[in-house]
Amino acid sequence: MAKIGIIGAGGRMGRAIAAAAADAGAKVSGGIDRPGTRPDALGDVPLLADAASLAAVSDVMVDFSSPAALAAHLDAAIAAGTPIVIGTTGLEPAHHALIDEAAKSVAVLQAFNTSLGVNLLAHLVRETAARLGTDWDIEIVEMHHRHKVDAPSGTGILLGQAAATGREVALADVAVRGRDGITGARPEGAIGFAVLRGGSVAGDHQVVFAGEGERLELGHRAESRAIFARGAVKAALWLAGRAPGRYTMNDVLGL
Ligand SMILES: NC(=O)C1=CN([C@@H]2O[C@H](COP(=O)(O)OP(=O)(O)OC[C@H]3O[C@@H](n4cnc5c(N)ncnc54)[C@H](OP(=O)(O)O)[C@@H]3O)[C@@H](O)[C@H]2O)C=CC1
Ligand SMILES: O=C(O)C1=N[C@H](C(=O)O)C[C@H](O)C1
Repeated sequence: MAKIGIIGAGGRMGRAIAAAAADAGAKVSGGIDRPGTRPDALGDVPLLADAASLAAVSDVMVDFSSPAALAAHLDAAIAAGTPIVIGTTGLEPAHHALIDEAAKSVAVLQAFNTSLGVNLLAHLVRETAARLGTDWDIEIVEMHHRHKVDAPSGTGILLGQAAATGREVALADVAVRGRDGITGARPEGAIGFAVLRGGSVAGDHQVVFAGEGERLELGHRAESRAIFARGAVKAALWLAGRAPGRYTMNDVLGL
């Protein structure tokens, strides 16, 4: 079975992925965190010096760390020819451009959410948005634990993109990312985002289609981050040995 290298090994997701890999009988080649911040090992996972060292000993890497480090991680994947799963959120258009470029020479799977439920939900949201007119207002509500540093969540954006695709519009043209003060009435066709942070919530997402006199709500609740970790391991094992290209969880899950 493919050896998995974990970028962000000491983080909440890194540790969950090591546990999920063990449950799946997959081998973890090692991990990295921010350079200079960790001891030699985390349990059974040896910590290496940098992404290049990790890529050299791995058949595939999973990156759940920080957008700031993405470029270095992609460079290491390209140099070693080691496929990489990117689960990090908070990505800007420039990061997506880097991923597109890297995918010309190595297999890259980028997923804002690696769970089966959320990826199926995205299909349902796209289909619903396509069938309902713009007189149905779309609002996306998400809640996460108090430690989360980016907003809206990557999954919220994924669901917003699904809704925008269903309506055949660009999300950037219709997104309303937060409201405060005298905002004026809601523009028809807007896709709104509302963000809650607190406690230990693993990840709740709700897409509300609000019509005149009725509301349709589609949602997903992660009961623990184990679902993301299982999906990440599944994606890594699927990606190892693949030809260069940019892949998604839809490819892995056959959705
Ligand atoms: N796609 C999905 O399904 C999911 C995605 N996520 C995303 O994964 C990311 C991580 O989440 P989470 O584990 O909760 O966050 P944590 O803060 O717990 O972990 C982040 C890890 O990344 C490490 N890190 C930070 N900067 C670098 C760097 N420059 N090089 C290498 N490692 C680095 C941190 O190391 P140090 O401690 O030394 O700073 C830490 O180990 C977030 O973007 C989150 O939104 C989370 C859950 C599911
Ligand atoms: O930071 C998290 O925890 C999560 N981040 C991802 C996101 O931003 O969508 C996925 C999941 O919701 C948990």
